[in-house]
Amino acid sequence: MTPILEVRQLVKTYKSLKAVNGVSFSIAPGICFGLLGPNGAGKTTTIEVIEGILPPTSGEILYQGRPRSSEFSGAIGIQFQHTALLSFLKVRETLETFQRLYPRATDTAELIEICQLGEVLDQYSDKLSGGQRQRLLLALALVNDPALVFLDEPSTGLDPQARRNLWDIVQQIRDRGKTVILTTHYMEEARLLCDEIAIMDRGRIIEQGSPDALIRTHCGGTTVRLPKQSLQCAPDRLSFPCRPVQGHMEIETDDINTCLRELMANGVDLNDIVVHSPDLEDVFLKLTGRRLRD
Ligand SMILES: Nc1ncnc2c1ncn2[C@@H]1O[C@H](COP(=O)(O)OP(=O)(O)OP(=O)(O)O)[C@@H](O)[C@H]1O
Repeated sequence: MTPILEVRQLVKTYKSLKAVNGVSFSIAPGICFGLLGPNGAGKTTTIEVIEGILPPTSGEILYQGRPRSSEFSGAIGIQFQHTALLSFLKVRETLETFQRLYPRATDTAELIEICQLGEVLDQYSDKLSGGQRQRLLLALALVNDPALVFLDEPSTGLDPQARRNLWDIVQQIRDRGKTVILTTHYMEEARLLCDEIAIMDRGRIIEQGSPDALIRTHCGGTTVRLPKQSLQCAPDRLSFPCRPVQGHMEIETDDINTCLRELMANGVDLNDIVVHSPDLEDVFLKLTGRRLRD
């Protein structure tokens, strides 16, 4: 199947800084693709070049197998990190104003339903909560019924409830057959929403794949941490390697059920243990030696 988007050896330089330094990836239609990386990794620059907002220094961008034409801007929807909304327009008027800009527009009722805007239609757009504002910006990104939707840090600044709400909406957009490209520095967001991610650091893609595959490839099994004194047998009597780490004992296992049964049989109170399943933060740490959010 032809990728909906293909990026080849993209470079974007600001004076001596290579903000994007030879980035290549391709995206199959209908998936949610994430660029995950810390602040300054080059995620926003990458998508702004793809969107056509910034010119590339070099590299190639293909949409449906061909260089982007003048129709590209009509086929995409963009939710910006910062968009100035017109404060004298209510939500409904804002939607209608944007709809009039396009020859083909998504039905208003559908936009309102997907983006859960029913209760704020008569509110002025500068009087919205952070979550409501993000949902309106998302609706504006969908107004032209785009095939490809760009979301730049869609949940930054939202409280946990509003973030979950937004994630539901992004999943719905993808379920309606649209291709979504999002940037994020939240690993939970990338794990939950993305079928595939490219991990960016310092202008480069350092790894790419499905979140689960990346975790499987780069991280061991689940880690169980227990206080030293809680084990009532010698650690080498266990069938799992159990080693001292920073004043605790640590076990890494692919078989958590057997491991926990064995610990209980050896007197360990499960209330005292901490179980950690590897996540994308661990992948980033393994690859770079740094945390995603330093
Ligand atoms: N207009 C500009 N002029 C000069 N440098 C820039 C410009 N825009 C971005 N940069 C630099 O390019 C690098 C990549 O920035 P970019 O915004 O793409 O990163 P990001 O991964 O999206 O980070 P964030 O999550 O903070 O938005 C950073 O070092 C940034 O300071």
